[in-house]
Amino acid sequence: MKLHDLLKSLYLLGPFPGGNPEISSVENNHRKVREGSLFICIKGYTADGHDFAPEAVERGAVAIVSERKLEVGVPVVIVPDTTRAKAILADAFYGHPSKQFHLTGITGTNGKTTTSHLIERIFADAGSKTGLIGTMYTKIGDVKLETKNTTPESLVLQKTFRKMADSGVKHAVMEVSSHALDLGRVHGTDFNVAVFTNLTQDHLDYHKTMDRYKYAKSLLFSQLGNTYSGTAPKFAILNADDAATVDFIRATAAHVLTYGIDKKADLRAVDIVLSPQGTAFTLETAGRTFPVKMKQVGKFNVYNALAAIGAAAVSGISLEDAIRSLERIKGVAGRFELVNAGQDFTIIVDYAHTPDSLENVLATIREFAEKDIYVIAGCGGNRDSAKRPLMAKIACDYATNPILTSDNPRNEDPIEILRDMEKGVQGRDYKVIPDRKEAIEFAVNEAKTGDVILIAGKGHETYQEIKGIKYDFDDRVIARNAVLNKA
Ligand SMILES: CC(=O)N[C@H]1[C@@H](OP(=O)(O)OP(=O)(O)OC[C@H]2O[C@@H](n3ccc(=O)[nH]c3=O)[C@H](O)[C@@H]2O)O[C@H](CO)[C@@H](O)[C@@H]1O[C@H](C)C(=O)N[C@@H](C)C(=O)N[C@H](CCC(=O)O)C(=O)O
Ligand SMILES: Nc1ncnc2c1ncn2[C@@H]1O[C@H](COP(=O)(O)OP(=O)(O)OP(=O)(O)O)[C@@H](O)[C@H]1O
Ligand SMILES: N[C@H](CCC[C@H](N)C(=O)O)C(=O)O
Ligand SMILES: [Mg+2]
Repeated sequence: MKLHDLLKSLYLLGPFPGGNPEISSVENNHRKVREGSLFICIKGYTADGHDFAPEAVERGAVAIVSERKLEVGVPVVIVPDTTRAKAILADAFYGHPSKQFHLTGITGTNGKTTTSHLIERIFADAGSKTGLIGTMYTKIGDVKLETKNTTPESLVLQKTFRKMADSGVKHAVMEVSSHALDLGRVHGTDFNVAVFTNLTQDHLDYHKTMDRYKYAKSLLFSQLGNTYSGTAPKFAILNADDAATVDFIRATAAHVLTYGIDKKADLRAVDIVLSPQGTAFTLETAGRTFPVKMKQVGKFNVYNALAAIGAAAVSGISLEDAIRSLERIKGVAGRFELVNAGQDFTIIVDYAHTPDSLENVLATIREFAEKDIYVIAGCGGNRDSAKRPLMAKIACDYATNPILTSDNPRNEDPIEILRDMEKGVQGRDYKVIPDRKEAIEFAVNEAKTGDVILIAGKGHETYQEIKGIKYDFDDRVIARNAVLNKA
């Protein structure tokens, strides 16, 4: 593609810079630049891409997009915001791929990964080739690719969309994090359906206030488009029981479908019966009722199921088919995942790493537990420190045997993180075991017949990140080995 053709997508007011080279790739990391690349300079949190423009040209960049004047011997396009320009150029360079399939985006503090997997399964069962982008991986059909972020930055995202379109994906589902919305990673992406799960405290290190966090989430709905814009109608699927939904309804011009349990909603679950083996409820919608019996455990999973049914229903899948698919799903890795190595107590590994998710999971366990509840909980380093005392308090409020430990300390001192947690549990009865493996082994060795151990926070993760290094670490493997080694 010629530079000038690509630049048309930016609707620049001034003249194009001299020279109209062929653009072979668009890059924002100078190390990926090759002959014919367009290099976009991004001022990030830790580095300034403008500093790498000369090296990018040495490596073969034939044009630069910049926020300021640069003398580097190739055409330089100046724009007010290179991050925004990058998303628009990425969409144009890869041929507007998100318009070539049906795309559902999911935002919310908790439940994005779970709900995206439910929706993907419903579409796959309906016979479509599917794509999925999220915390655990990117998936195109059955092929899994590694991901760095829950929502990739715009160049990676649009390139992934291109691969999906080229491989015949008909329905794609992706998690849209609040960071991604705030950093414009999904500008230029054409969503058909946008789903909201819930809003509770997390990521205040980044957003600073809950209002700004909510505003970031609202962007998915305000940017969705009109009731009929682009290639198809647009739908917002919103949780009626969450206070933020009122704001999101006002923010969106798309069709709105609500779901919920406590408040009136277009899709409502009533007569919920929880059990350790699964959950049954009746779906009420438009004067009709449907029985649902799923294997997922806990009231919070009823919300995820309703959101998935809503997303499927507005995308042409019958309620009966959506429910049938949901009922077949066994579970999502690392979400309320049972570890069974022949022990006579229950071990659950769960990705609860926010106050709300930890409370939901522990409340669910409390519903059924007849004996002691051990919880092993930690908090990640370089992340919202305000959630630390809250999570420790929840651990102590719900478990008989709370054990505070490390999650991914990243670049923080694990002991300092634990001190922050302990501020929430002064005078309470708990144990601190900073080494996560030792904490798991301790609980397994102590547990008696009928007890429950919840290992919270890392779910599917197969590493522990300490000072920039990722060490092999899998809660499920460690728990299993601890059981096998138990005297
Ligand atoms: C705060 C944040 O989101 N930061 C993202 C941002 O990094 P940054 O601003 O620090 O980038 P930088 O390192 O300063 O580099 C600036 C520019 O210089 C370029 N550069 C830099 C160095 C060099 O040698 N050459 C070069 O060209 C870089 O390619 C970049 O274009 O841009 C990077 C690349 O696009 C992202 O990977 C990075 O995410 C980091 C890894 C991150 O941890 N983000 C988390 C907070 C996040 O986004 N989390 C959410 C979800 C959480 C949830 O699920 O709840 C997510 O979506 O994953
Ligand atoms: N609808 C829900 N409401 C509250 N908590 C939930 C809900 N669904 C799942 N959870 C809890 O939150 C944890 C994380 O779930 P999930 O991975 O689906 O969320 P996520 O939004 O993708 O998280 P992340 O932002 O880290 O990617 C689960 O392990 C469970 O404990
Ligand atoms: N997407 C979340 C995941 C947190 C998982 C937890 N294990 C931690 O490391 O804090 C984040 O990056 O904040
Ligand atoms: Mg996720």
